[in-house]
Amino acid sequence: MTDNTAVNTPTDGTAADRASAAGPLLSVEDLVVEYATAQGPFKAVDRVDFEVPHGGSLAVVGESGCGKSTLARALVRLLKPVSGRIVLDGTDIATLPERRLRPLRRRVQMVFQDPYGSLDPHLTAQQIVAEPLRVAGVSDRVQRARRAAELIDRVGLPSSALDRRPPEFSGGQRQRIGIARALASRPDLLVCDEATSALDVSVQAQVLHLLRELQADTGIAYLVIAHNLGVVREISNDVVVMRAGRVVERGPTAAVLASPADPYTRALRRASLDPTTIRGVKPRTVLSARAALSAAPDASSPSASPASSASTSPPPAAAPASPASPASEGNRS
Ligand SMILES: Nc1ncnc2c1ncn2[C@@H]1O[C@H](COP(=O)(O)OP(=O)(O)OP(=O)(O)O)[C@@H](O)[C@H]1O
Repeated sequence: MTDNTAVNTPTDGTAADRASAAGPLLSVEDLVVEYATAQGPFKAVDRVDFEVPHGGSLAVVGESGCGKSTLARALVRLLKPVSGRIVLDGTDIATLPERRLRPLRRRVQMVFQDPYGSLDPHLTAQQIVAEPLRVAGVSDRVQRARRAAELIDRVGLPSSALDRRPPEFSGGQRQRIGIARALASRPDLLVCDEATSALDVSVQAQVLHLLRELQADTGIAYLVIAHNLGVVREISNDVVVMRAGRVVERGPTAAVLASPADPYTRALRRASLDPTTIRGVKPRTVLSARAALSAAPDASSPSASPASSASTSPPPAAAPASPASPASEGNRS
């Protein structure tokens, strides 16, 4: 996502400012995404449609392999759809050439699942969060650093986090950094691809709490990919249920979870809604995460093992042209 001026220009406004535009923020129509396989083209997303209103929150759920991540990657144009439309605020970006897509990329950002692979372990938190600004053409280093510091603070991390590197953070703290990075370009829509699924339940609750706060503050819209209906219940207004690439059920989250019409949704509900999931876990405050990090700067670091795997993964900043700012979670914060 690379729109320069938008990043730090006061007149750019927030997502909430722009929310008055007529029509949905995102409209997906008859979307088909295929992979080329030895057996021929495989339809991973098959004529999917839904809308995300400005400032709204839509969850996409389904079991492993149903096409959720493929859909998410198509929405941020990491994958090019075979057919269908992805209309972002009136512009169909499904097949837009890169040159014309570039200014729009910053408007849709992505938060990834993998807490260890999505942040470059060699960069400081400040550098990670500032990177999208550099890509977006903000040439003033001081300005980038200042904005990164603001964002680090906004996601509940102390200023001492700025100079530390991903291996020194817990999974939940890493996910906060990833969210800060995703927010750097002031997107209208955040696509969260299983963004909390690698976290402990209590840390999931904290991150969901943060996402809700951010939405209340900025009017940002979410498209939340999840397999756990407990997460869906906490974060989304509406839900679509996918099976084998297709939408099998949709509606307001509360209604779908209360009485799912599709047998598949019922099975999914049995599998993922249990008393140990998110509900009932009182999220600790954002401040508590900040305090924890300040109090024991290194104690929460999971650096031992997973950190090394992070170093072998492509740095998140590796997709600067994409809408994505990989962020991830991990363990305890
Ligand atoms: N690069 C690829 N080439 C061929 N098939 C693929 C590729 N990536 C994914 N698939 C297939 O596409 C389908 C959808 O995969 P996708 O990763 O989107 O599912 P998902 O719902 O996100 O699963 P999970 O919850 O496990 O992440 C699966 O059948 C998968 O095997």
